[in-house]
Amino acid sequence: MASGCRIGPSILNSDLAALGAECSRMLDCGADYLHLDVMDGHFVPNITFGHPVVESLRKRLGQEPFFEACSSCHYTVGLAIKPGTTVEHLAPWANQIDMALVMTVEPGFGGQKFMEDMMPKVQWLRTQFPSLDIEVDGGVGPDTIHKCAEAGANMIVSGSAIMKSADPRSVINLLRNVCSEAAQKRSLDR
Ligand SMILES: O=C(CO)[C@@H](O)[C@H](O)COP(=O)(O)O
Ligand SMILES: [Fe+2]
Repeated sequence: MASGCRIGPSILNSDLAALGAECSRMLDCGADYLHLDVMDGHFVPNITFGHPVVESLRKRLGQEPFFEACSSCHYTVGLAIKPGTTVEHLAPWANQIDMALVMTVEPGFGGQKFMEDMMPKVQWLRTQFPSLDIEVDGGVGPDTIHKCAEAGANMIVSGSAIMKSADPRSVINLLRNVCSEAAQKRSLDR
């Protein structure tokens, strides 16, 4: 099985004027890693922040928090597919990467509707590559986590559902529990 269920809050919809504090708040609430959406206005229709901001966050938060996907290696490679890209495009690389990210919205903005029709991609990847870390990103929260978990995702990016909650810790715990239960069930079924 992939390396455990992990929750990475997306800070895209946080108070960007207080980004350092927002990241610390998420880590204090039990985030396993932080999902930082670097957007340059070319590949996606939005501009967020670039390497200098990520570097500043690293300085502020220290070496411990993961900004990437993998906890066991210094350099990690993830491949992401947008909704319009078929999973077959990613498949040839799946044995060489640390993580596959299946976007469940068109990348660009937080707060969009979860695309359930992306779940067959996750299912297919999980069946073909049982030990691959598979991440989902976009519209994932308490209402949609079951679909992601059942399909086989083990890395969960969640933005507004966590950021806008009065109790982010509970949301993070709920997402992790649902994901872990589904992973446990899968391993028993094998
Ligand atoms: O990459 C993106 C959007 O392009 C995401 O990381 C979103 O920022 C997640 O936010 P929610 O959809 O969970 O609100
Ligand atoms: Fe993202």
